[in-house]
Amino acid sequence: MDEDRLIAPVATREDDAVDASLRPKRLADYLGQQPVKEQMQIYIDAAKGRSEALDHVLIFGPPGLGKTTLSHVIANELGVSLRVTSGPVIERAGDLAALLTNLQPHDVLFIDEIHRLSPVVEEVLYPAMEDFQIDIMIGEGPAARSIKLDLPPFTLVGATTRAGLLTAPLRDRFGIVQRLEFYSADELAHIVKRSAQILGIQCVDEGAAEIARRARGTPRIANRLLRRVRDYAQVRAGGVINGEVASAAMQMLKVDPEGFDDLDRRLLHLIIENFDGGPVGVESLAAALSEERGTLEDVIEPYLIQQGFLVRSARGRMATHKAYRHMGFKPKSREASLFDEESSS
Ligand SMILES: Nc1ncnc2c1ncn2[C@@H]1O[C@H](COP(=O)(O)OP(=O)(O)OP(=O)(O)O)[C@@H](O)[C@H]1O
Ligand SMILES: [Mg+2]
Repeated sequence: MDEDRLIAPVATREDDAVDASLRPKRLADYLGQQPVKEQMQIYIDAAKGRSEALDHVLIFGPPGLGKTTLSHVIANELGVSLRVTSGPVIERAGDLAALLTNLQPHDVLFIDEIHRLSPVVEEVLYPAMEDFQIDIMIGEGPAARSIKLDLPPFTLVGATTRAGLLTAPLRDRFGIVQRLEFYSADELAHIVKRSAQILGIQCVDEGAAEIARRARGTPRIANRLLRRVRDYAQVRAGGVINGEVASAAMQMLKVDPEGFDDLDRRLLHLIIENFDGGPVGVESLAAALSEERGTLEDVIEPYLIQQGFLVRSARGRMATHKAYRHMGFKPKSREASLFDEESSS
């Protein structure tokens, strides 16, 4: 996928560098996601009140919505240490055993991209999660024997972009499952203002609102747009971000009023022009766009679907009325309008 895509929800190296300073550390600073926050506050308080480890937590949602951030917040609120790793990094069962046996009681182990654990490693995780025990092999050949090790009670926090990617046995072992939703423009405006304050950027309400509106419901994109708009404001507008400056900057950056970039527009254009509005299979779309199917499904589609530009049916993807209008086409088929939220209600 294009590394330079300004509104890609996937983290760039520059994002990672500033993430540390912008990442909220407490639940109170974790803006939006109200239902998730409310529930987590209760679970955390209850676990602390009983002096127990928090139940295992699975967090899922599209890239950049705050899964990693939430795992840090959970550990901070619990007042315990956080160990961070990820599915593809844990190659052997022994790697996981080493991580687990080094935890202190009630610590949080965060496994990012948990759907990418190898089956062998996953097997080790089951008894660890359920009974705080692992079986490890000592020695080799005929002398090899398996011994049981007790683990300190700990909390596993797993993150994945789609819950459907997890095996059923793994999913079942999480007592708490949280799904992150796209943020509203209001929530994102708050996040932009908070980030501007931390980074020492002058950004008035209208400027924050303008950035928020085009950030695809995603805090990571909001923060990235803020940095690019700041550059523009610094060189062209004396450093202050107001609505006009933000709007002009984003026009220069080719981020349209819906927050779509070239790739989103190419996708919608393709479905409308080349596939007659759909339905068209995801494989055909991926091939035509030279993108990976996973990128299309995890990164590009979710926001277009949530905003009602695209529908996912058993027969494939279809462009809605809203998509036709946004792309400057006249809505064509009656079928597309069946799926159009605005005209069906
Ligand atoms: N609720 C929030 N309030 C304020 N800022 C947030 C919130 N959620 C995320 N952010 C900001 O967005 C950035 C990206 O979030 P994060 O890295 O947690 O996303 P993610 O879901 O883990 O993404 P990925 O799937 O790519 O790992 C964070 O560095 C943080 O600054
Ligand atoms: Mg993450």
